[in-house]
Amino acid sequence: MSSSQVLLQAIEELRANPEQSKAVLETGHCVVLAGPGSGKTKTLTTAMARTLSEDVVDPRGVACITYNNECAIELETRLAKLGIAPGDRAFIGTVHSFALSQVIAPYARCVSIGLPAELKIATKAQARAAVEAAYESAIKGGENPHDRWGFASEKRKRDVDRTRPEWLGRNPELVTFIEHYERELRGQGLIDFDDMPLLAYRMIKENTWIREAIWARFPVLFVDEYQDLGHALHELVLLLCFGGGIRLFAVGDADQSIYTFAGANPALLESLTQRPDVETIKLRFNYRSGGMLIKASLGALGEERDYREVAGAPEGEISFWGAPMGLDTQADMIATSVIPHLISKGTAHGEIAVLYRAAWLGDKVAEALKQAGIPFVRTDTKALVRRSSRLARFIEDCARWATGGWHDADPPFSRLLSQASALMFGSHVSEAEQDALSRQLILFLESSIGSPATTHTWLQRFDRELITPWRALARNTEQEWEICAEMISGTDPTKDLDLPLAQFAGRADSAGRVTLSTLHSAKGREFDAVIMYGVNNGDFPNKRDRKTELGMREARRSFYVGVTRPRKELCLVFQEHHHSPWVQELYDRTQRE
Ligand SMILES: Nc1ncnc2c1ncn2[C@@H]1O[C@H](COP(=O)(O)OP(=O)(O)OP(=O)(O)O)[C@@H](O)[C@H]1O
Repeated sequence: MSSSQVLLQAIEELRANPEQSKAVLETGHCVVLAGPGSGKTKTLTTAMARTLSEDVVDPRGVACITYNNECAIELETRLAKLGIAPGDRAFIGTVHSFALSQVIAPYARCVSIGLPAELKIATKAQARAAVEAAYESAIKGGENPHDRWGFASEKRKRDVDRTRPEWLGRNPELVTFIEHYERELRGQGLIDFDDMPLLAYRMIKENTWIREAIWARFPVLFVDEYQDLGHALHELVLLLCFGGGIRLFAVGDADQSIYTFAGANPALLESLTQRPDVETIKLRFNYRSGGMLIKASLGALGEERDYREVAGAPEGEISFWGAPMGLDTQADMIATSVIPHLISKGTAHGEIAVLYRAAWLGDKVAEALKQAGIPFVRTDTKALVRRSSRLARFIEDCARWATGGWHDADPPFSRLLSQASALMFGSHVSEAEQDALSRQLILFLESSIGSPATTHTWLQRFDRELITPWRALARNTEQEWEICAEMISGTDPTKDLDLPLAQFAGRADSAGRVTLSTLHSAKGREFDAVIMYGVNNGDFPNKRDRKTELGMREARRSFYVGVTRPRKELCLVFQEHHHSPWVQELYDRTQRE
């Protein structure tokens, strides 16, 4: 099908929903507000495809910013189905990668912002050392420097514009701490992660020509998950879109904001909708879940919303599983009763997810599933292949190619090569560089075909033969090259963690396996059945949440995110007679009508 046919079909799919259709055809600033499963991302990707095809003339393009790499990879996958690949006409990435690759890297040399020509990104250890040195020179107190840095870092992310009175007016001691810290880094030619949007903001604000250059390249800016993006992105949007002529298309849901600890503020999204120059469109239909699940989710949120199921959609089911004891017994119950119950009803392993608050809880579920012989894949921070890492996914794809993929081009070598090239050089690569890379890669991959190596030894070779030489040459400063070393220790044979290479290939996708995920990593995803693990009184909310009103609200929203992931069935697992008060509210809400 040609790309214009694909686009027509995508627009046609939304025709029955007038709000989605209106948003897709919008040509002014537009904010789409909607609940879970309402098709926000589908609307955004369709609007992006239409804009590229009809409103923006080649070589101009559009930029699409989202919260983290995982969301960016998900968006790329969805956009690929509409015939859009990241490249010169479409930037798809995080606010940090936008700041670095579209503002700092091309223009820092042309302005006086105090950055060295060859800047590098500080490692965690370098950033920690800079905090300690800055504390010593600026504060000279007797407390743990990192505790105090927590407050400084919060201020740094919140007070983006340092020319405003609140920068010096609110807590000047922290200002000195921040300035000393940044001086420490700059002295070594370094910037840190939080520097990226801050520096980009300053460069754009102080140099109107940079704003114009960005507008010339990207006359339209798309933002997904706006509620999670925080002050730096918001200030960039105000500058670029309402002060620089770029058109804004943003989607979000303040109820799903679960990153306030990292500087997000759901009120920023709301503030956009108050502007007279922004068209706000609300979507009401939930295409994911039936009426019963929607009611349950409103009980989980503790608020009323006008969300409706699509006519004729099955109601969905909810079941409550009380285990006699604590977390271990609940994990056993999942392995021996809840999953077998779902399987007996015809749900496939790959369509089941177990969700929990923190990765250490995932260890308990993983252990119980291992004992019961249930195949699973972790997508939390203990995942062997991190869904948020392009390098990890590339390594996994190479394993798939070497263990049979070479035979039927799944994945094709050309895709591996372009992944490697993007990892190494970003979007600009010379023919000579591409040739050298291609030779290195094929040599390594061919020698892997039919090799008896286990994952551990194969990864060690990958690290030695590819990562080490690439790391020395890479122009792309964003990659976390340590990911490969992390995977090597994650397959340590002395800890019984090693596995055959064929089994390793395909670890990030859940085909045939139950997904184990934190609530944060489950954001934006959907499954037929979702098991929420450990929804106990004392855990949901826990002691820390109860300390502040903000903490309580954030915890409740993360509970809501979990409850809104299933298409068909939600299973809540807790300690008998000790369930979370929110489970009770959820139950009461489903009984009310
Ligand atoms: N108009 C539509 N007709 C049919 N299906 C739709 C429509 N819009 C969205 N969907 C489907 O609904 C599901 C949810 O869509 P999507 O992921 O875009 O929602 P979302 O609002 O971004 O969800 P969330 O905020 O929960 O992540 C997807 O399976 C999508 O294909």
